Amino acid sequence: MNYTIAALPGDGIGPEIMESGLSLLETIGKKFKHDFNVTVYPFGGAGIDETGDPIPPQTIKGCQEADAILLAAIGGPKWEKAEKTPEDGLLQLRKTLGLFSNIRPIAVSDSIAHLSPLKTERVKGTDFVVVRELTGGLYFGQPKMWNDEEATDTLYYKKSEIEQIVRQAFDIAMTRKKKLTSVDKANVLASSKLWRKTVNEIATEYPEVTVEHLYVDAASMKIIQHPTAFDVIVTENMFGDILSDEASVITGSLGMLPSGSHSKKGPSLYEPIHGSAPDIAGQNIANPMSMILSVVMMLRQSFHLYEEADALEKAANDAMDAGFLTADLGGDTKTTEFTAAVQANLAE
Ligand SMILES: NC(=O)c1ccc[n+]([C@@H]2O[C@H](COP(=O)([O-])OP(=O)(O)OC[C@H]3O[C@@H](n4cnc5c(N)ncnc54)[C@H](O)[C@@H]3O)[C@@H](O)[C@H]2O)c1
Ligand SMILES: CC(C)[C@H](C(=O)O)[C@@H](O)C(=O)O
Ligand SMILES: [Mg+2]
Repeated sequence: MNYTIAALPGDGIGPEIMESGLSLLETIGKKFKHDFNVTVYPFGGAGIDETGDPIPPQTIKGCQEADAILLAAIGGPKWEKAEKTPEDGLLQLRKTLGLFSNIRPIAVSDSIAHLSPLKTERVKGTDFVVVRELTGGLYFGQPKMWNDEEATDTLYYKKSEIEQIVRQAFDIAMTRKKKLTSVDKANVLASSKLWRKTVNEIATEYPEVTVEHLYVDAASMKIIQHPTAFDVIVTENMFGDILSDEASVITGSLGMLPSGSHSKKGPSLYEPIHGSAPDIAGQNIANPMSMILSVVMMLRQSFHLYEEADALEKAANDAMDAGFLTADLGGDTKTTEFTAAVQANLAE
């Protein structure tokens, strides 16, 4: 089969981990006889440097026409003061493609449980997904700097926006352990009161799913205290951003976590949940697992290539089990050495 992929390496460690993901995708293509036609587009700070725009028109067009999109990471101090920043470009891409649903899986297999800074017995068996609303809330409000002393952001949700992400979360729960935790701040925020009411209404359509509501402050504690208690967490845009970075620590490192973003129709986008890590960029020490697992998610969810996804995931996990660990996990394996170890496993 033939698949068209738009690749956006972006900034900082982005190109380093994208190189890892794409070289492994090529190997999977050769091994299983698929044509993965990858086109690289300028995006983020790299887009600004190349064209003056973090999201040039050819990048949007390439993404819209692709079967799937792979993004590594964008941003960095160099572009912080740009009129349109890399982050503005990322939000525009999500909005333009209608990527309202961002799925961030957090899983700890027995063999990596000891890498977590939390106690092994506490994290063993952790397996949940954060379903993050991605095209609404504070990120897409009406920001305004009134003067040097005052600024406003607005948090707006339409019921239909809440319904579509909550339904998606219930559907995912139905394929898993049938437990849904909705996270909000309904003791304070009007948008959260609407969120909670909407979750309760939709819950009547899914009688098999157990629903719990947690306030975001308590949820952030419970995720660390008892991570195995969760199955599917659904939450609004900014809470999902924060809770998923927090949850990544359970796995040992932010550099482990992939994500998939989906729209009603059109290509899905797969990207690590972390950023461009300017503090370690250019040193060949970034953990490429987040990107490799993003490729695994793409193979599975967009292309339904299950055998291929399983093969790549196993090759990567086996490399970790064999002791190839990057610096974030306490090892000294370089990014390219880790990739080579995964390649070697695929060659067996
Ligand atoms: N989706 C994205 O592209 C995205 C996501 C988050 C942040 N950002 C941007 O990235 C830039 C840096 O932000 P930040 O420093 O707050 O967050 P970050 O996620 O880039 O880094 C946070 C910490 O995690 C480490 N880290 C992240 N990924 C790693 C990996 N794969 N391997 C090893 N260590 C890793 C970094 O070294 C750093 O210490 C900012 O411009 C921010 O806006 C982009
Ligand atoms: C870079 C930033 C705009 C982005 C977000 O907040 O969504 C990032 O933190 C993420 O999690 O993808
Ligand atoms: Mg984030």
